[in-house]
Amino acid sequence: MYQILVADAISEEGLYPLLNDTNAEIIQKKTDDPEVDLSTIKALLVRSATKVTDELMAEMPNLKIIARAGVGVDNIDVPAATKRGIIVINAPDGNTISTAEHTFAMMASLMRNIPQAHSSVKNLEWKRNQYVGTELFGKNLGIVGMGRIGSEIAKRAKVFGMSVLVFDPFLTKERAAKLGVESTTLDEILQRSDIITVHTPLTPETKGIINEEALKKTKKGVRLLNCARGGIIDEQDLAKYVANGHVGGVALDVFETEPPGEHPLLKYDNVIVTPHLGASTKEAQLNVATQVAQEVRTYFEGNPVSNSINLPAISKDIYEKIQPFYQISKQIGNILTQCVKEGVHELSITYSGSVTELETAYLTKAMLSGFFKGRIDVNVNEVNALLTAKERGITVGEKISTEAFGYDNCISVTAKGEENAFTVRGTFIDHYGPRIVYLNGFNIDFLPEGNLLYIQHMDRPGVIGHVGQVLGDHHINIATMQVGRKQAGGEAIMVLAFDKPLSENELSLLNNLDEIVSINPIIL
Ligand SMILES: NC(=O)c1ccc[n+]([C@@H]2O[C@H](COP(=O)([O-])OP(=O)(O)OC[C@H]3O[C@@H](n4cnc5c(N)ncnc54)[C@H](O)[C@@H]3O)[C@@H](O)[C@H]2O)c1
Ligand SMILES: O=C(O)CC[C@@H](O)C(=O)O
Repeated sequence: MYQILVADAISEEGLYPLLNDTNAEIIQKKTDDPEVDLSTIKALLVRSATKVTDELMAEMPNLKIIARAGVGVDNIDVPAATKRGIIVINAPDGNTISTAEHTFAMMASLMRNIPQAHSSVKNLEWKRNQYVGTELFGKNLGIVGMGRIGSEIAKRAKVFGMSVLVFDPFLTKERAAKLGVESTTLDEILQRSDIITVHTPLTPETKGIINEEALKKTKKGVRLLNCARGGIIDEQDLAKYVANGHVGGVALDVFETEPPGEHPLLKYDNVIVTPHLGASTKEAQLNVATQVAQEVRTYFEGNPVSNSINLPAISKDIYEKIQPFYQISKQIGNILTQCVKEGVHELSITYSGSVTELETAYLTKAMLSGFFKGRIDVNVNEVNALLTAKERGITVGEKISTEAFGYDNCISVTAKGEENAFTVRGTFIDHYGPRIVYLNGFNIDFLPEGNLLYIQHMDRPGVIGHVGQVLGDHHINIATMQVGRKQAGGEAIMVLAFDKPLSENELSLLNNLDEIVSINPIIL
């Protein structure tokens, strides 16, 4: 018998797979309800209201699985759960359609002043001239983030006769062509769109992706929507641009702090809002509840789950043997995703040396989880890695080779984009640890950890001194520095490690040095 605590409002009908399980006892109460004995709970089901903190998990020593009936797991301390060996699962696609439809409803409402006109009529007014709207037909819609929800919005926008421009670093040309959208840069979207809607996860890269600098580039009168996560559009900067009349209208379903309370944007008539209702339909709630309920049941039946966010589905024994290679595979994937700025359509992995005796398929999945990290809202792990790559149109190839480049073992991964290919090779050396030994055509040797800076430069006397000078002037301590080159006087690279990431200003000063070809921070 296992006890399941359903702590948030989750569709009862969707819980059927668990209600139907004679081994399961369902308790529908808040986590702080004095009647709940947290110590005996084995599964916790939540939406976004319950904050699943490390402290809460500490009170639940028997907790095996946390299920989020929805996509975002921002209310769950996933690293803490992983550390405690608790599996976290979500329902990644059950509310896609509802959220896309809600975004579309917000867009239409915004263009036709529906909420404002509605309130006006309810106040016994009849101001037909005040609420003249704008058609969607023929307008340019810019979509930032072309995953599940972004793609559904694009389909609907095309039916409405809109031209769809999209920006998503993961989107390949083939997929864009299939969806009939124009894949372009963020700048183009800012400059050409009449309406911009964001559908990325909230990551360090996407936080404030639409900020003052971006707003400056938009058309006067542009409409902006955020039905993804608060903070993707910087709220303070947005308020400035609504106040000065540059932004013609805003629709928000999500806020940096929810509920937003007294918020500067709320006082404007052309800002329309909903209280995080994207997924609030009967259908979406039934879908997400059914998905997680089925997964929890599957887990307690001893079978692997398919939407696990944090844990590998292999035995502890194998896990221990494979662990060092697992880490380096993940780091290689993550280095690739931070270095390759274009859409990737192929990832080929070559294993050589002693690593070939292990379950390399598992390592391939670990590499993919590193590759997708920070890019998409679903944390990709070994369970869902291949499916995610397939969904994103990325071909994954794996082969075994005898060429280990002089190392006992070697994992080499090449990412192919539209224009370029980028290869990273790593190895694990006993008593020494993981090393990256090859980066984009250059032999090198560095520890893949912490705050790194990968610099491509010309091999000229003084270049290291110039870099050192800029960093020294800013009191930045270089923890380690490795250099690599192909031939004297030609192209070269250096990889530096710091105790903390460099600021935009420091990066730009380095980038402005004569000998520097490009700089690329890598945070692992
Ligand atoms: N309002 C709601 O109730 C509600 C409901 C469901 C999902 N959401 C949110 O909507 C968002 C999208 O969800 P989804 O299911 O489509 O996720 P998804 O993972 O399928 O898609 C996200 C897309 O964003 C892209 N992306 C990542 N970083 C980017 C960047 N820097 N620039 C441009 N694109 C980038 C990814 O490549 C991916 O294609 C998430 O933030 C999710 O939490 C909100
Ligand atoms: O209504 C909810 O549970 C929030 C849904 C949404 O933000 C998600 O991440 O799935």
